[in-house]
Amino acid sequence: MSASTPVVRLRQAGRRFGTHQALHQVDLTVHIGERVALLGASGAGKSTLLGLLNGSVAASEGTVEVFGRQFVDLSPGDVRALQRRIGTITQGLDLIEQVRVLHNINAGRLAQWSSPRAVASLLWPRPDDSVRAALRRVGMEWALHERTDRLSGGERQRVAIARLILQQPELILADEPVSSLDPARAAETLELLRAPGRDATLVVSLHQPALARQHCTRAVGLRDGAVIFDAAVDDLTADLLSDLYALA
Ligand SMILES: Nc1ncnc2c1ncn2[C@@H]1O[C@H](COP(=O)(O)OP(=O)(O)OP(=O)(O)O)[C@@H](O)[C@H]1O
Repeated sequence: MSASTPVVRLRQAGRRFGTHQALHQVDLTVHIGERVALLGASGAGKSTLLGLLNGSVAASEGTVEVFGRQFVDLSPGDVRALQRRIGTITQGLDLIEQVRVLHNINAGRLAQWSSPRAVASLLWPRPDDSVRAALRRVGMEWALHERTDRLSGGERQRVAIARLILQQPELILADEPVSSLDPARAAETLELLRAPGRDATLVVSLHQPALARQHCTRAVGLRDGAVIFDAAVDDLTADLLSDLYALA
């Protein structure tokens, strides 16, 4: 991959679930360091698009390239190698509830370790400096040995981001990471999503256009599975947004 290869390139990408076309004819190119907000009403296709980008959802039509590679062309080992470069925060956060925070944070780098080391870390987790640093970055160092299910929603969200910081992904995909947070926490969380590195590329689905304006460089509007605008956040107008959220 050369320096100018886009991080993401979708050409006429589509996804059908049965007879329902959840995404159709999506063209999207994202370059390194961009922060792209996906906007659109419920059911518009935002999660499906994020799924195409991390390989958890296969395209029914068109092509999906991430770091210049297409998931469909890769062996399972190469798919995992590609996915290690991608950090995903899902709506459910994917934390293991009944274990200590340390376990969940370590999960951010299991894929980088040999199998014996990964198993040892699950049985006898030991915090090292990078674990403490990741938790400190999100203001949660005190929670290292807390049980995950005793934390508040906002605290759990920060643990998920600390795990991402440890993974050091080049591409971060976040699916409505702030939908259940108050405005101050939402702004703080979006700031933290930049923590893994200023060069990291972010694609984040959001329900609040104001947050896209503050924290992203670009906004892509999805309606009924199609891209209806792709604009710099400064060019987001009331007209574009009212088309996006208008009831059919
Ligand atoms: N696994 C699936 N099986 C069947 N239909 C699906 C599946 N995943 C998504 N869909 C459908 O595809 C459409 C797009 O869903 P998607 O979850 O991508 O929307 P979204 O914009 O992320 O919505 P929300 O903002 O509510 O999370 C919806 O009509 C949804 O019901």
